[in-house]
Amino acid sequence: WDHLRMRRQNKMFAAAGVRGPIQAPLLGNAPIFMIGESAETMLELTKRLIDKHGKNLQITMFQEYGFLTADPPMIEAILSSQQTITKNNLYGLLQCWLGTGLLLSTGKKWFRRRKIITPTFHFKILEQFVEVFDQQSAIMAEQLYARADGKTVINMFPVACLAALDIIAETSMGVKINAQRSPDFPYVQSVKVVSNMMAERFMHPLQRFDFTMRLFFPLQYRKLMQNIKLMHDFTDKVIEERRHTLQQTLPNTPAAEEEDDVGSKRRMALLDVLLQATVDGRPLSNGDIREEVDTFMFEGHDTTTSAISYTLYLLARHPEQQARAFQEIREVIGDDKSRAVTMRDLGELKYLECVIKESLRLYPPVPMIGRHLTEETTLDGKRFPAKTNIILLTYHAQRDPQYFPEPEKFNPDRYSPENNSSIDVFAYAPFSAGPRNCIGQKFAMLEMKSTVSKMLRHFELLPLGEPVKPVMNLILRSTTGINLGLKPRVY
Ligand code: HEM
Repeated sequence: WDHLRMRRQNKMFAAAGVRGPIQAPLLGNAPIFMIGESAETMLELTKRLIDKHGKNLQITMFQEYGFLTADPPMIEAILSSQQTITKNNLYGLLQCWLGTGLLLSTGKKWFRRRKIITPTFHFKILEQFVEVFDQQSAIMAEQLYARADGKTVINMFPVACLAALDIIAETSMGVKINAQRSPDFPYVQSVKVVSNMMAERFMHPLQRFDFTMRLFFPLQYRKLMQNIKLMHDFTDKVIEERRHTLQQTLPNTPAAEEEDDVGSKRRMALLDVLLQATVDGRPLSNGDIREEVDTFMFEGHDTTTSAISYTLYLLARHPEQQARAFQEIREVIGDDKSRAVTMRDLGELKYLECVIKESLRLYPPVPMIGRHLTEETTLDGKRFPAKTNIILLTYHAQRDPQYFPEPEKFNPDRYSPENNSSIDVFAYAPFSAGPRNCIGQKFAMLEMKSTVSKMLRHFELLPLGEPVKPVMNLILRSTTGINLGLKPRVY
């Protein structure tokens, strides 16, 4: 039966003109990925496959169908459709931490949650977060002075990661976890341990399923579960406390206007918006809220860490663009290094925005996006079998010379007002696109502008250390670190 199904499905791919490497009986294309390849070579391997077989690729792993695409019209067909919102099976391994929060849910649940969560990222809410971005990036800069001697090689990834964790905890849960000042705080440790273990699970076939991981890596599995429990307990406690506080406050006072004990305005966290939300007249339960808060904690820190580190790295290696970005910052924010930035300042940093966009093109924190076809579906005029696992190779689409001339070149002017309209939104989709795009996109852009501008106000970025070797490890990291040097900026 399986054999017949495979034959029928193979025919469907052939009729659609989608080709791929020759399949071995039973194993399909699995040997290609297992022999001589590793997580580190995945981006190069997929590039070679595209060069050989085309931008639409059929890859079969054992009995599972895979369809990989780096073709913008096909990416558009997949991302624009409401029918293709179910995630690829690979995302399942995040479920033990994130439950079926927004990133992983599907069908009606996803639709309802997306509707409730969208207002959470309203302009008025984001505006209050600018202060958090500013304060936490100031701590990052302050701590880096000790290493800013113009000689020391600094791997920005772990540094930016702690700042990003502080930011996302304070904005999503309303708590200061002081990751930068006390990196040993148990919750911080657990987020780091679990994020790293998830990245490893993603790449290791025997760790991918709970039962195989429990069987072959029992100690690792136990460690993973213990750390997840610690994080869940922490989030539960915060939710209970915030619910209690919210119930105590005057019903007519908008939370954003409240004052705390010391008379300063109390900031509204993303969690507070969720606590006040109702679905069909009923509030969300603590369990419902926890999966969303955990999803923010995950989606909202590793991604921005990767983006901030790569942007600083690129600026360190492109002095001309660095000088231009700094000049703009000086014109908008002025010469007082201690002045806090405002939402308005960030809006005026137009060139910096182009720099960040270009960095997200070359080094997208989410280099691939996955989907799963639950039924036979026609996409861009081609018919695909049910149960196909789809991978959108956005990393490669964003380096396609047909869409981006001189694709390897760092050129922020691609996004200048004159050029911007010629960018194809499905060839360039670092935040995904369509109904299931990144809900935190504006939040992320403000955070990145805030941290990168803070770094440029304090330091000259120098091209020190080994060049990056991008690797897809849940998000885009680099096997060699994301290195640079720093020198205090005098002006
Ligand atoms: C540079 C930073 C970021 C990048 C590049 C990024 C990228 C993405 C991408 C590509 C997706 C689609 C994933 C998919 O379809 O499988 C996504 C979804 C999502 N992102 Fe982001 N993200 C960033 C920052 C953030 C932040 C800061 C938050 C929260 C505060 C966030 C929350 C989410 C959520 C909740 C989803 C799921 C949306 C849904 O399925 O409806 N992201 N992000």
